[in-house]
Amino acid sequence: MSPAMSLASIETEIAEELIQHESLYQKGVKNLCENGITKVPKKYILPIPDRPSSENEDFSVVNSNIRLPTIDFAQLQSSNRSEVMASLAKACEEYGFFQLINHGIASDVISHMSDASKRFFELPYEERSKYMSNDMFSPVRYGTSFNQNKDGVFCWRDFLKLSCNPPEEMRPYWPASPVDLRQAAETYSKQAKFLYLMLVEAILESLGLVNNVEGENYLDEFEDGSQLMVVNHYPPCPEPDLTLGIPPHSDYGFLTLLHQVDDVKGLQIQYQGKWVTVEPLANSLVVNVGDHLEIFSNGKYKSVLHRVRVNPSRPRTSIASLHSVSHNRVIRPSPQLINEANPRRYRDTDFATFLEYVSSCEPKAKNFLESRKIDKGKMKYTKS
Ligand SMILES: O=C(O)CCC(=O)C(=O)O
Ligand SMILES: [Fe+2]
Repeated sequence: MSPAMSLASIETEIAEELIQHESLYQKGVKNLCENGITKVPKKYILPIPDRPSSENEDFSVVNSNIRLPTIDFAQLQSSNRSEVMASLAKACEEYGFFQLINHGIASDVISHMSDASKRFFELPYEERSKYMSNDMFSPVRYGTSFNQNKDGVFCWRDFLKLSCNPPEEMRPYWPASPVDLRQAAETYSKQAKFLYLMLVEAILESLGLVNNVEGENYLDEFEDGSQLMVVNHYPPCPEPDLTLGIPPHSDYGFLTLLHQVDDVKGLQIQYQGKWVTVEPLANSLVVNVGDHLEIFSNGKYKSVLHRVRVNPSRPRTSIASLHSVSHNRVIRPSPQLINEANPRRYRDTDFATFLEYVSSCEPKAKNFLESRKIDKGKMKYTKS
């Protein structure tokens, strides 16, 4: 064989191997681990500055844990709530995150959802893969990484996304197996939605907003808003310092309610320029401000970057319920929060713009929100 020919055949072999592996990666991390890997494949290895253990110029890394501000939902519902309202406002301004206790979702509703979700990821790949879809509007989507059609480096996560609005229409599309998943997800999603609406009411009040400029109750537009439940599954990872479960991102919606199943930690948030780990707190939900609430509050409340680290020995599951206004509504800073001292800081946006953005570029950090910001020099005192 001539040297040129042997080089060509080696190249073909490498290309074939890559293609073979690519189809393996597309099947998700759980499937990869079931194939008995002992090292993280190249596809998942982040460039050195993006690795969770490395320092870079933007963020320094600390291994410290953080106790997020705790908000007692029962107190928020009481007549004597000025103190907890002030804590809520401070948490949304300073951390963009808080732990919600006494939230009213019964523990058996949460444990049923957690349990059924975990059993979904234990199903054979052939069963799970029935729900794979590239359609962002599909009522059910099973997949891996962040955006598996675009990501250059994959992240160490498989997911199941369930659209929840309206629940009666969405439910028949949700996985039929495990048999109790639909029931568990419907009960949990309805209770999460109810809780979300109560929280929005408190948040609007904390911003000094009760009625919108047309005099309508603001809450009306949140009632038939969008809700997406995301079950994240992070298998144990042999080299957790080389990859991430989810890379730094902010959530696009108004509020996210997150349940960390089995108290396995992994969630880290940006706080005072450092990555800090959120300590799971039993019987609480982590609540965070999304991009839409940052825009709506004209920058008063912060949609904060967060990411997920993976664990060398324990699988981790989390259940996020992401809420916002319905997909055809425009999000803009509330006119009542714009004045001469605080000019309009964000452009109007809607879900279609977000989808366009996500599908046209690799989502990195807070890019979408950044794209909606008005340059300082161009900020005007204008309400529309
Ligand atoms: O798994 C977690 O703790 C966080 C998940 C998350 O950030 C998300 O689903 O957007
Ligand atoms: Fe998130």
